[in-house]
Amino acid sequence: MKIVVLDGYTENPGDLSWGELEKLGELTVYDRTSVTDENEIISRIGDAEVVITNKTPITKNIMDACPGIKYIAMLATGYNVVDYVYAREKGIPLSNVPSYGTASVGQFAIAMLLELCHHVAHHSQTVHEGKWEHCQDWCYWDYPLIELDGKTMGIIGFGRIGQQTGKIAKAMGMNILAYDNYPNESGKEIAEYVDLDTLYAKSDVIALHCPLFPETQGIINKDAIAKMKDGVMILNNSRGPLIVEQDLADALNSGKVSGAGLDVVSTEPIKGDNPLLKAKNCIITPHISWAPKESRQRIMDHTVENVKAYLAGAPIHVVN
Ligand SMILES: NC(=O)c1ccc[n+]([C@@H]2O[C@H](COP(=O)([O-])OP(=O)(O)OC[C@H]3O[C@@H](n4cnc5c(N)ncnc54)[C@H](O)[C@@H]3O)[C@@H](O)[C@H]2O)c1
Ligand SMILES: O=C(O)[C@H](O)CO
Repeated sequence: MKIVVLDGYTENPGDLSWGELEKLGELTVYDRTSVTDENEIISRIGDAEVVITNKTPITKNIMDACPGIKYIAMLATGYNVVDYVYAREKGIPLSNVPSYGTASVGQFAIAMLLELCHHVAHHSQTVHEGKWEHCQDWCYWDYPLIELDGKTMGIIGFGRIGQQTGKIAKAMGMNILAYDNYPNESGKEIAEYVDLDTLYAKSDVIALHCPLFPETQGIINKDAIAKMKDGVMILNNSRGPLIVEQDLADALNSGKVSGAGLDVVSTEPIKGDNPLLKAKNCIITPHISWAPKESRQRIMDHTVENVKAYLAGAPIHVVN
């Protein structure tokens, strides 16, 4: 039984082992595969039964061209790169890895928020460049510094990661509002569930933690931004296409949005002409919330469990 990993490098750049997966079949691991050249993806999958991907897309065409595919496993929580509806129609189960990164991704959302509030990296860099040494005063700051205690965070998508972010923000004294189409009891202990318009109107910080679905694509656009408080801060370490980037760039440049922390953008790697690259007070990191070794080890372990469960005839963590 052939297993192919299409884009293994970011999961395992050399500090983990594919050994347990190797025990389950004839394993081929590609470090990276083109995300645009379907012929390359098709030829690499060949007649493999199990396809494992992180960000390499698996489209309808690819599934039709590779009839050997019987199971797809994500090296990720988000599964928007796979045509999961078509996979279901073809009887191909798709599993993701839930929970592996709840702690890291929540922590990263807060790291971006704290950077917006204090600009720690900027202040350290300017000190190293000599600005403090030559300062007339005993201290200086180059941006307004922001205290979070008593402010309100609105979280869109209040699942595992959203609730983790909410817990940390609450521990810093923030009031938490949440919007989710499936409110649950653990969420109610952290946040008040509200409708989207209320969340937009009342939040000082808005964090995106919902999956990328057709209905969430572009959820943050100029109309949504117009409903937000002046000076709101926006965090996104879920998926780039949740935001209409030109609309956010315009709002950052006008000051309507006072800052953004983004770990994801619409096209990754980022394109040089992405308007957010030149927008005011916009922190952008290269999709690394998930990447601490602890989290990637959990992806490896849970992927092995996912493939074992498929081989035993009872796939787990199926999302389609
Ligand atoms: N940047 C990274 O490195 C990184 C890492 C892991 C996950 N992610 C992203 O984070 C997302 C969330 O992960 P999670 O573990 O919290 O998933 P989860 O399934 O536990 O939570 C997602 C929540 O979003 C809600 N939701 C679905 N559709 C919605 C809608 N239309 N409006 C509002 N809420 C909606 C769901 O009901 C659920 O509660 C993933 O889908 C992925 O895109 C990013
Ligand atoms: O969805 C995820 O788990 C992250 O984007 C890493 O792939």
